[in-house]
Amino acid sequence: MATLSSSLLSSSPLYKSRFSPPPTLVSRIDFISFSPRTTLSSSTISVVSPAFLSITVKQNHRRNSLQVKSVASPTETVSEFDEMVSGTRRKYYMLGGKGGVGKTSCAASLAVRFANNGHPTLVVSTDPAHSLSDSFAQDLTGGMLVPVEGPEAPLFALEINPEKAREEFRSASQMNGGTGVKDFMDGMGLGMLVEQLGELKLGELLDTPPPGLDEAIAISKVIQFLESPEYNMFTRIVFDTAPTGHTLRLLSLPDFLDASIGKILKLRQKITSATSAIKSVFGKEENKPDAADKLERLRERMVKVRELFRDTESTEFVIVTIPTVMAVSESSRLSASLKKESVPVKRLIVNQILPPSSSDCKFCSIKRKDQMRALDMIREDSELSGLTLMEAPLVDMEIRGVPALRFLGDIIWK
Ligand SMILES: Nc1ncnc2c1ncn2[C@@H]1O[C@H](COP(=O)(O)OP(=O)(O)OP(=O)(O)O)[C@@H](O)[C@H]1O
Repeated sequence: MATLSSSLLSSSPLYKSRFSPPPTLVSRIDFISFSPRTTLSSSTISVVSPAFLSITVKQNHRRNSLQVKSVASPTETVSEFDEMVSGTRRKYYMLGGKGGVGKTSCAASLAVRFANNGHPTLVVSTDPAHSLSDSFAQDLTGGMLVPVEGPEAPLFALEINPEKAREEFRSASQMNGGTGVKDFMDGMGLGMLVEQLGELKLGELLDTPPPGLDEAIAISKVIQFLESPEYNMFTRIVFDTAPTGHTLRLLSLPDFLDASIGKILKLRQKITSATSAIKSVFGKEENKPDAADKLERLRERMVKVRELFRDTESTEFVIVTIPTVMAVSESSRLSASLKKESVPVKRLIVNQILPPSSSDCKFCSIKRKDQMRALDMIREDSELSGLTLMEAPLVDMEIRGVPALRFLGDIIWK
């Protein structure tokens, strides 16, 4: 077991050259285990970023390299996992960002980290292209709670099929569409009300759903699940969310759906009180009152989803990005939109940072320079610079299965 001191770190020539004057903020580097015991005086240190160091240790004439995460400048590597893990009140973490940046890996690694810190945890995917099963290397499909093997406290996964959820919603809104009802109401001189219902275009909306609608319905379905007693145990809920554009639209949808469904229900009330004959259409036919009840419940859940997205006490949206100009620009726009929607966002994960190459790999050094520029861009971006930066290296293995997720989680969630 060895501890690196900040003086050892700041004596690294690379560190000095990259940070001139060298930052004085490095206060601690976490413990590193060596087996068998190793003297660190024969080590070399290079700086990947202020948050990462690469250490090469000579041991019995063999060189071993490892990366360690350090606790450096306050805005970049302040250890905040303690805050995320503390308390048994239920908290929701929603991970979002551009496609392929590592949302699923980060979400799954956070879920494993929570579970290993004693929180009964649920990880949810509402993305049509579910990859939780791939990430955990376990079959988690089926749309129901599935236990994940491996972590210390209970960890369950739930993959919601968004299309199936939309079909359920469609059947709940059938009361809007039937021509039988329109003919009947026309006959009663109330066709105008039906036209007003038609104007809401809910049927059309469901035939060609805008991106994000499926996710909105799927999330409302999760909320429905969470209300049942078997879900009471979960103190941490991690959402592996849909990609950026979808997520953004989703955020404004609950308001829209609430307004639409609310209108339908109000119109229905008008119709039922207008004439007892029409009332019988809704009152005596078995399906109609059920449909209205379903709609009412859906509306209530949509309101809950909207509130949940904005609740700073219990919810946090974590942006995941990679160090490229395109991903950083998109993350900046995402952060601005989240702010506009009053969605709480505090942390930004920069994933897949290349470690420095000890070889003369030209491709690697050009790529790393590019990444460093993107990191600088984050520091200078008015939207992103205020967020806590959490950096994760590009590792040389595929992140699959609980042990790999644990490894990644221990690096990111400090
Ligand atoms: N830090 C990392 N080091 C190495 N590989 C990584 C890292 N992060 C993610 N990956 C790999 O990148 C691939 C994409 O990751 P992941 O599925 O988590 O991304 P995603 O953002 O959820 O993608 P999508 O938007 O398609 O759902 C996976 O093969 C994963 O193992």
